[in-house]
Amino acid sequence: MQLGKSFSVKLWHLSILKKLVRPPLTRVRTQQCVSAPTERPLCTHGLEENQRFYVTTPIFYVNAAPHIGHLYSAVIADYLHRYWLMRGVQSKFSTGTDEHGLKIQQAAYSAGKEPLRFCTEVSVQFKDLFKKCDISYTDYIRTTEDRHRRAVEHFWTVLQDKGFIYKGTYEGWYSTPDESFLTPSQVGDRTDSDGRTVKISLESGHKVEWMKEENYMFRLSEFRSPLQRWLRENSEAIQPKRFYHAALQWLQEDLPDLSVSRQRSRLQWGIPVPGDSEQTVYVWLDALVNYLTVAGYPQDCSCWWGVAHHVVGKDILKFHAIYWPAFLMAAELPLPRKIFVHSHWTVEGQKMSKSLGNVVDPLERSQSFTTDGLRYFLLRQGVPDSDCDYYDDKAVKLLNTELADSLGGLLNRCTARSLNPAQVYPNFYVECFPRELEPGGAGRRAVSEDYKMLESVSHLSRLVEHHYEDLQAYKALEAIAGCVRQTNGFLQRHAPWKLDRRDPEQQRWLDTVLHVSLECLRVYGTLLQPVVPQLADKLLSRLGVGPEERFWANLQFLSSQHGDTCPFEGRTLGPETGVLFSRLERPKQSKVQSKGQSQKTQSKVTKHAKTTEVV
Ligand SMILES: Nc1ncnc2c1ncn2[C@@H]1O[C@H](COP(=O)(O)OP(=O)(O)OP(=O)(O)O)[C@@H](O)[C@H]1O
Repeated sequence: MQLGKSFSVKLWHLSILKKLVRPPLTRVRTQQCVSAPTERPLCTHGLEENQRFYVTTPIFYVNAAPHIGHLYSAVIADYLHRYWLMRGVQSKFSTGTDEHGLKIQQAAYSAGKEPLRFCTEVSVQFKDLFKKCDISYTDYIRTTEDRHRRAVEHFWTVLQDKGFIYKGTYEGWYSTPDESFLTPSQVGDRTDSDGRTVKISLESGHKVEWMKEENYMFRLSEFRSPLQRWLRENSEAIQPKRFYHAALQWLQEDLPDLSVSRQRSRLQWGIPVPGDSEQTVYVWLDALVNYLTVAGYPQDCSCWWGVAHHVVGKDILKFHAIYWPAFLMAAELPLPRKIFVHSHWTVEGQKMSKSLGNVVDPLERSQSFTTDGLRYFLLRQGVPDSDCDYYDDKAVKLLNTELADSLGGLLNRCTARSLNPAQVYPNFYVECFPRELEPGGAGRRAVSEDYKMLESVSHLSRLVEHHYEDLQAYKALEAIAGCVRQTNGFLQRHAPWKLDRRDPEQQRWLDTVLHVSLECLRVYGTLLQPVVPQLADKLLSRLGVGPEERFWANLQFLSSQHGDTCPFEGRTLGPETGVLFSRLERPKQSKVQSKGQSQKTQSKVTKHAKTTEVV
């Protein structure tokens, strides 16, 4: 490498890094109406940056049908997208499929299909799953599309023109099944069936061989310090924190230049290197550029690109936290605002994976548990910091307790005709439940525990907002479930069904108890919309809350107690009286599929080399 080049990169970096790295998205309070999540978002350049949000899932490799882990990434991105729409922010949400590479090429041929047809069939399975599970993406990208090829070619040319790509000879360990070059520390010894010692990839277990190949290299080594500086100056750039520290740790080690092409004689199913038909663009460089393609690259993509947030599994952290920012720095493009990392769903302690075949079918589970049931379970039980073992029983227990009994039971009780024959949102009588718990207030029926409940509910939206934005949906849902329990306790404590409606004083207290309970339910329904959209819609419709009254800005709680007008008081409840969430039986077909039976996909494909050290 030329010394001058390296020096100029550092100078360039110092001067523009500040420009590229933007402060985190700040919260906005706006009352404006937003488009439905499924509508294509417009980009209004005039809007402030904090009024735009662009979230992506990884694009999924089409070597087999989707499993619960893929849906989990998609549900996380979906709830973030829906949440920001509720905040009045313009949001774009992309997902899709990664369709190039040797494994796809081989699988297609062994299935007797054209690679594109093979890819289309699997891509459609992902798309169908996402539609059925209410993943409200605004863009679905396939890396075999022309718009993507144009973006990759342009991106490559920019990197090459700026001197960051050079032709070199790679020599080292290579795993053909993984399509991956490995450093000596990623290689170990194993004894094969003939008693011979062979070299294997420590991560995948596949055999590796020493190989020498001429291909294109990216000057990754020049970006070690810029990457360190970026991370140090942006301690929130990768969340949760343990993954941020893992990325910094990787940067302590050597960062060799990266091979970014393969000889076309070995890999034809991919985008040819511009100007060199003998080489194919490395599948990871190809795949990562999808985020730019969706943003409009190579045309002006500044509207969305500056506000990008990636949701990724921890298996692909290195590609997103090291390679991708380095490519972007080299192309002088802004870096992602945030990389949200989540851990894995495991089966008996082992990562659920297409290659291992130990998968749980998300379509089947969405039918057994309902779409919202499955979404709720994934977000309530999935902890981004740590892996989580999947069991059907765990899902059934959780959903029966929290959605059927606790939330559904609460709605049922306080909208029952026996308690509320007029089927209206009853009035609130402040003398029964004054704002302050003053000793001896005449007519006051509320007790100190009721005030504690009100306090919890009035702080709930701030708490949920904080957890949703930090990718800690499980904490948000835990807080909501806790408040639902408190509200059930409130109802139980005052047993409105025992009050005598002929006595005006008791009727006023009954109305007040119901009003407070419905107000709580309205808050829970509104906050739950990003996670369980159908269930929340059912709940809010039953309460008579209109579509334009379901935004974050409509979360004022118990206005009547504060002397403000409550728009809901006296309003007729919605006519739909059905069960909110039916109790579940344990699904009959609840076994995790074994390798042989796992995929409806055309043929079995071994693990794709996109994985890296799992932190
Ligand atoms: N077990 C899992 N738990 C959570 N997310 C997962 C899981 N498996 C895959 N994902 C999500 O899918 C992304 C990568 O998907 P990929 O297509 O490589 O799936 P895979 O099952 O790991 O495939 P393979 O076994 O072929 O490597 C991950 O980064 C993550 O976002």
